[in-house]
Amino acid sequence: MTTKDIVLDHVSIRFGSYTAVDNAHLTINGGEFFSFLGPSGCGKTTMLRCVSGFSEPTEGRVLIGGKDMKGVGPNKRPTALIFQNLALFPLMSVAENIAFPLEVRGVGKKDRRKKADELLDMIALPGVGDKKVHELSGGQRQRVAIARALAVEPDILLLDEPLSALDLKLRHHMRTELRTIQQRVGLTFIYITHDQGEALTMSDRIAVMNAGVIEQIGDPEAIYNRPKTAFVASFVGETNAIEGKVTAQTGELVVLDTPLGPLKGTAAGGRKYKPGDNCYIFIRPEQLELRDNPAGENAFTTQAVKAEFEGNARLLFLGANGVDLRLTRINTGERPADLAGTAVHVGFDPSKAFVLPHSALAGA
Ligand SMILES: Nc1ncnc2c1ncn2[C@@H]1O[C@H](COP(=O)(O)OP(=O)(O)OP(=O)(O)O)[C@@H](O)[C@H]1O
Repeated sequence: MTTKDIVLDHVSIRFGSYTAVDNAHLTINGGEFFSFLGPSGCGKTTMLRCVSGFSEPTEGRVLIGGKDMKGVGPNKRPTALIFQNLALFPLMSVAENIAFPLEVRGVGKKDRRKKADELLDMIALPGVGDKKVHELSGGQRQRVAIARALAVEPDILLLDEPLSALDLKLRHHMRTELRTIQQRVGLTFIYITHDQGEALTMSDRIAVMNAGVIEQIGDPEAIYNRPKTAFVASFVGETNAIEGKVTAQTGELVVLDTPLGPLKGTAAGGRKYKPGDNCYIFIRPEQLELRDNPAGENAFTTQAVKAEFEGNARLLFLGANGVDLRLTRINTGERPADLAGTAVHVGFDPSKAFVLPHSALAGA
């Protein structure tokens, strides 16, 4: 256990009869970049407020560095919080902004400036201390906000959707920046986002939340390639969900009777199914393949509805027997035949598709 470890010990947070966080039980390791990922209203901010000390759990305990935080206010916790709205002071210089929390703590002017300059080096903005905030770009301002949060030398940085006000290109750039800063300072970062791309690219581990419940905790590869619930499979990344009933299972391979005929996939998480169980088979658009004919296992014929060009990839919208599917292909630089309006044969490898019990999908 280090001072940077956080334990959420069976934490539930209720507002009246409404449960915003339901029995969260996990350890975030010191130095980890840990994200809570989930749709709006799933309880991410409520969870973070509990770690920062702005609210207390209704049940359970929050431990930081092994110490129970009950009754310990936000100022007394080794955490610093960064919001989407940075609230930098427009009339102060960049260095004054960064050093402001130190001024509040009575640190002298010279030491404040020294610390601000060190932090500017750390966020790769050396020499801008005397500029005004409005002279910086959005991404630079974001880094200054991080430097200001780091000025008080917290063990844990809590980030609540800090990139959502930035434009797309800058957001992508800042993902790399944030990860680099986190690795440089070696602090625990707890990051909250509804953007799965952000969570996948930056995090060591991700907790996927749905309606107050943590549905899965894992590294980005596990979350994307081995989702444990229908919600995680449908929330993280694009996927095709095909409903069906189990007819047989041999080892990991499960056969489902679906509107597209019998389809075979892999039982996610080593689950065992009985004939008649209602399930989904999930297959990513990039794992669906165009075939020359409908013969063979896991192959069927669909109607191509339309094609979209996305630059790096081509997206094909398919439909058959009331099932809508999406298939993506990498753009090879050559224009393929226009398939819209034609019958196309499609198939997939059973090891690339996973079968999960029927339950709520994201956005459903
Ligand atoms: N002080 C409060 N009183 C009553 N209900 C609250 C309070 N704070 C949050 N909630 C409710 O708890 C649920 C979770 O809210 P929370 O802000 O944690 O969600 P979130 O996942 O962070 O969403 P967003 O991404 O939109 O901020 C919501 O339904 C919200 O309305």
